[in-house]
Amino acid sequence: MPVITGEEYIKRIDALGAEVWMAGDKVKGNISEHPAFRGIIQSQAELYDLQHSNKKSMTFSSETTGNAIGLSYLIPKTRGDLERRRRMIQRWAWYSGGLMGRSPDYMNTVLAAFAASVDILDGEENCYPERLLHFYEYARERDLSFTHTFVNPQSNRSKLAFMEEDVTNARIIDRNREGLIIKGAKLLATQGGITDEMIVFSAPGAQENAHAYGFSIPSNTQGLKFVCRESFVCNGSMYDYPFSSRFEEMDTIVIFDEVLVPWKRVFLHDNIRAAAQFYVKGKFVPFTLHQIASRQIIKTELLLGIAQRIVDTIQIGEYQHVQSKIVEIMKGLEVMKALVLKAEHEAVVDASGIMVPARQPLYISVNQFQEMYPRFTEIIELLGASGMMSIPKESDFSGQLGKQLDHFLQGVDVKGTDRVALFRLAWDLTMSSFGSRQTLYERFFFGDPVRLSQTIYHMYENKNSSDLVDHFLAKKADS
Ligand SMILES: Cc1cc2nc3c(=O)[nH]c(=O)nc-3n(C[C@H](O)[C@H](O)[C@H](O)COP(=O)(O)OP(=O)(O)OC[C@H]3O[C@@H](n4cnc5c(N)ncnc54)[C@H](O)[C@@H]3O)c2cc1C
Repeated sequence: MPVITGEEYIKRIDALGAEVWMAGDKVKGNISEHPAFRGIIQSQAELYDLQHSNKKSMTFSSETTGNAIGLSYLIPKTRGDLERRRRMIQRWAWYSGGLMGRSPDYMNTVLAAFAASVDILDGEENCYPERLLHFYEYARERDLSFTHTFVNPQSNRSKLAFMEEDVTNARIIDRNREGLIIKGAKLLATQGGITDEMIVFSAPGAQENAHAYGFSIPSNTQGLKFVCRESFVCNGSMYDYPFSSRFEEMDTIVIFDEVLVPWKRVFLHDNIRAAAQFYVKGKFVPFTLHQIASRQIIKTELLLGIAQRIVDTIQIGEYQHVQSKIVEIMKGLEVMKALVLKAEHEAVVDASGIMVPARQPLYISVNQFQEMYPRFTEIIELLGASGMMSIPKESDFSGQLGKQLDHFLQGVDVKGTDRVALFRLAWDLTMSSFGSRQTLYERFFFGDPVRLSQTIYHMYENKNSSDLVDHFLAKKADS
């Protein structure tokens, strides 16, 4: 089966009928018609349509079936493959302004990275590389969509937490003829309940065998529950809520109520070392970071575009501090673009013939973005000032005071309705519930920024700087 259409995606998700809970009630009927999910499911469907109608640039031909497969499933073998992947990822990101952190390419990339790392599981106890490879092919040929959940509940993060019994984290409570039985919780699963499948992996650092696993299960597996946070979709038009009406992805807590994971879907279990090695030494990090950084470039372009448009609309571009704020975003954008190109340029073919982008520039780009993104949204607030709150709704403009509002809220060369449309974009991106969630999302994308920077500290290759110091120390010794 080649890449799917949006309609096929919606039909599949509705038919699944995953157990999704919201405000104490189970979501009933077609989830694609529920007000909290309608917008995001439609947006996701439009991504699939975009891919379906641009097969030449967005798909590749399956080596096993000849089917047209989404490029985000491609395991790159050449530098050209990496570039094709990036262009495809950015095309989808362009559609949402990079606001969909879980557009299907994210998890497709994760699965491709897992399949490209099976050598690490070879010969390891309780590891099944052939099942993982088979599942990758199964998923890509059906263009399956995924969510994932890796993180343990935030019950106790102290260094001595391992001394207490962990009674919350999803763990293996039984291994029987049919498969593993999983009980407990994980957080979060963005888009939980609106994807075909969910990939579950233990977070690095598992202390017990029962917490070391990797598997994928359909979203409607018996005993699997997705508990939603409050929805950030507001009732209103696209004018009023230009982003939240379309791209509110929803985050869910995942409860495993003694869920049976059939053996054919278990990729590893009860092996702490393999679970850690798979994460650290496999291609999960470089492939996934390449996808993330490519999307974040587009998101930064959106932020820059909105900030610049505010400047032009209220004519504040002559002030030096305004220019330097815009330049701050420009610098961030150019650095990220350069880092992604550097990662591609320094990519190397590994022993299994796979082209792996360089980790170091990608780690730095994504860790940098965790700091830059909140600053960029702050810049938009600082430039927009009261404009961020002078944002009547569409209904105000069509009401009795509409003409007056159009007049009083005008900008340079734009009438009130158009100026407010721009400021509503800015507000929904940075200050609405949806906007502030976006900021939290980017702060913690790919993990805690503090520990990510620790990783960079430990992995950074600084031989040149060290040699340079030696060079001068040696000079001193000579003299
Ligand atoms: C909007 C959103 C969507 C998400 N979606 C997903 C998803 O789809 N799938 C998924 O798997 N995950 C998802 N996550 C989870 C995300 O991966 C985590 O938020 C991230 O890894 C950080 O973990 P944590 O939230 O448990 O923070 P914690 O680890 O609990 O950290 C909380 C604070 O304590 C500090 N801290 C804790 N432990 C240490 C330590 N050992 N050393 C130093 N400081 C420490 C941290 O620096 C931080 O300040 C999502 C998160 C958000 C906010």
